[in-house]
Amino acid sequence: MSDLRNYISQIKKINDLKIIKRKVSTKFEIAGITAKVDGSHAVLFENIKESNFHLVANLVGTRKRFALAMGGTENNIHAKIISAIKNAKHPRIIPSGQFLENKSKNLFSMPIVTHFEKESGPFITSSVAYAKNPETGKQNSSFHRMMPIDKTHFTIRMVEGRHLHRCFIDAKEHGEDLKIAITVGVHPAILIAGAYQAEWGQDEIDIANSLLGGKLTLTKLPFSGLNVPSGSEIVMEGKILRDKTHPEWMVEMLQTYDHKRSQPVFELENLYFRTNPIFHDVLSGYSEHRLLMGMPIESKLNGELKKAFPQTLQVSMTNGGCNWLHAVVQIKKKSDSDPKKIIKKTFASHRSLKQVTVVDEDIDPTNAESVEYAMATRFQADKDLMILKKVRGSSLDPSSNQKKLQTAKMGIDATRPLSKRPEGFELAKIPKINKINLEKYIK
Ligand SMILES: C/C(=C\C(=O)O)CCOP(=O)(O)O
Repeated sequence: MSDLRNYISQIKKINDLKIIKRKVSTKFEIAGITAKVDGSHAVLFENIKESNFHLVANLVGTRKRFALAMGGTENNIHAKIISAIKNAKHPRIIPSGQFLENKSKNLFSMPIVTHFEKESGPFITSSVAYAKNPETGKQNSSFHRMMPIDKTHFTIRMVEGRHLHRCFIDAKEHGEDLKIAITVGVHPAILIAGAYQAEWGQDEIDIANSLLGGKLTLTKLPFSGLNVPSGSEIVMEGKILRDKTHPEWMVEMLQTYDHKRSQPVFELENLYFRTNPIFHDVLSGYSEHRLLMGMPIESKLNGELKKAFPQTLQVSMTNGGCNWLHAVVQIKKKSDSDPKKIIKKTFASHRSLKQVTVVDEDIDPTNAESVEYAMATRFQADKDLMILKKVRGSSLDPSSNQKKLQTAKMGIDATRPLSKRPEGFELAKIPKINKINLEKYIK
């Protein structure tokens, strides 16, 4: 129940998967087809020109399939993630991972996709990396894109200060390479947990196990000693070299090109895969990527804000803000000082945020027009605007100082001032309008 094949069977049953038998190329063609089905069904490519592997894309590209991956519905996504974080439980370890069925030393046996015209090369975009936290001895799991350099080397992009990067810096300071494992083609619950930024020392795989009802099992790898999901389609193990970097740049969640970065190099020791393996590709900046990265953080924001400020009704990471940079917080305001405190807390809970808008309970935080209406009618820039300068922001935003990771942030209090007459903000209603049937009046 806890591997990619189980999930593929589930979405097949509800007619949410299309199988493509026509021969396709990893060079732009798979990316083009995935972009065209964005927002609708998943696709399974069974005939790939450059590889014998099958490839699935747009796997959890809708809220419906995202929720299904956690055994939930579109309405309880936040609750499911928050509960899984609270009830995280370590998976059982078993000796026999199915991925041990086949072995290779050539990473080009995988159908690694070239997505966009100006990227530095093809990228694996669904790769989850596992490493040992040097302080707690527990494992960490997190998403990292990887670009092949040759048969046994990849670049691996690590955001500075994030947990895998901290593990790598620690190894480097001790004059060592960092042993890691990487999986591609796992149950999407593992991806959802891998995208969540848990506390330092908490293993995201325990959250995945909770999302999977305690049914996840792990298998220990011979070279790294790390434990990875037993049902993974593809597993790589090796080390991130302490003294080697290589240039790379790719399209990010914002659908723009990242700048050229020198990133560390991963050296492959073993590549394992199941018989008839299924590779998973995530198209950067499109729905699946935005849902996978944005939803766990949106859930975290909902959990933390509602706990600290019970007047919070809902937090939405907006589509226009790439589901990463902008949030709207809907509250039932008790005091005029609430919004500014809430803005500060929201920024503190997700440091990549650049804009936070607070609105009243009659404004839909997921609807950009409704939020703009609140700004037009309830906001005065000289007192309701909060500007933070030169603070840590997202590495993704091209308008910021990406070298120093510094940005300006804006908090907007678009709530009704309690001191003003309430009728001034009330949406006017026409009595008995629902009883009027236009057909009786206009023939
Ligand atoms: C969401 C990120 C990358 C991507 O999937 O494109 C990582 C960005 O992290 P920041 O902390 O906002 O730099």
